Amino acid sequence: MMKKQIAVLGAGSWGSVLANVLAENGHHVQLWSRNPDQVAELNEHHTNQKYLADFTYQPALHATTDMVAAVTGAQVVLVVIPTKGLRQVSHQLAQVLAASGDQPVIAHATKGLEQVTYKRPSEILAEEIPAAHRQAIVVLSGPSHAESVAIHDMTAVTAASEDLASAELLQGLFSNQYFRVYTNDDVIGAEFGAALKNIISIGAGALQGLGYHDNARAALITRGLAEIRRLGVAFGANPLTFIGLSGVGDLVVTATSKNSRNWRAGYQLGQGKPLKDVIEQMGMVIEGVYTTKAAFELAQKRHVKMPITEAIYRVLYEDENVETAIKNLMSREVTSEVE
Ligand SMILES: NC(=O)C1=CN([C@@H]2O[C@H](COP(=O)(O)OP(=O)(O)OC[C@H]3O[C@@H](n4cnc5c(N)ncnc54)[C@H](OP(=O)(O)O)[C@@H]3O)[C@@H](O)[C@H]2O)C=CC1
Ligand SMILES: O=C(CO)COP(=O)(O)O
Repeated sequence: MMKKQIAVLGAGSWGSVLANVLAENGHHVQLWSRNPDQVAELNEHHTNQKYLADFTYQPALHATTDMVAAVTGAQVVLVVIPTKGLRQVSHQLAQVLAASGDQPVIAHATKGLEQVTYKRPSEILAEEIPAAHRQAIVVLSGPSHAESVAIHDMTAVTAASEDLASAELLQGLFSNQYFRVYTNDDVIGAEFGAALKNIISIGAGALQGLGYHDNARAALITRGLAEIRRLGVAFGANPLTFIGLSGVGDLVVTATSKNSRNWRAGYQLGQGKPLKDVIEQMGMVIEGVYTTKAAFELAQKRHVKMPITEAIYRVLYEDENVETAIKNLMSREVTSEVE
């Protein structure tokens, strides 16, 4: 494939590693961060100690705090900012694009739902960046811990877009011997799968922190997937997406791995650590904490049953004891597995 000019916005663990994959693939990549010290560290030492300790990035990867310089001329802008900051960064990006007249494909790898509006990341991007200043929006999602991608663990993800050509563009930019990208046209399913698996991952960590075993984890993952699919389908997702990479794939990796910040947060909660301390000490985003609130409220509004999400909501936001929440889940009226 022809080498492209790409801007990656957000230099946390995921943004920086995705930028590195693109640089390894020979593309011209500018990585934007708001933090000048981090930019200097990336450019001078090719490291990013706060977010990915002991990893050396491609020397060709260039970091900058100047969004105009990063984005101008880019054919693709990949936004990898936590959900909480996505609207603000998208707004800033829209102003840069309006001034430059460029119309890049916009991709994102953010996993969450916005507080209060319950919007998905692609909806936020579409609202903030007028269609006149961009091409289609593509979601990059799937089972992919930054730490594993950095060491070239074999990884498969989904590029979802309503515009197949744009999904295929992302597929071509990223795919290599260790990183394989599939396309999908179901943006809604890909984004609901990505956001909601973090809630179940917190639950899986909590179970392990409390000393539960394999059966408990398998039950949580399976019934978790049932409620993820239920909410996604209520909003028009294709049910098949939930048995794909951005559904069960991502759920499995995050609910079974110590690399997952959501799992680690749940584990610490299960061991009795207060949420405030867990958040403070993680130093990286735990998207599931915020998505739990948004998903709980959204499910109530739409009358969709999400008992696991509700249990985790009560633990995170109503101080319910984790063990009590699990007992309550197990003592609900028994029901049929398939609706
Ligand atoms: N880590 C992973 O393995 C994966 C993460 N994801 C998803 O990717 C998204 C980003 O995660 P990740 O990179 O891990 O997060 P991190 O917490 O590692 O990093 C977040 C980055 O975003 C920047 N940022 C946050 N808010 C703003 C803002 N308002 N303006 C400018 N920059 C901002 C931070 O800058 P600063 O340092 O200045 O605060 C930091 O560079 C999340 O939605 C996550 O769920 C998806 C797949 C894998
Ligand atoms: O989404 C991820 C892996 O696919 C990352 O999950 P965590 O945010 O829990 O680390």
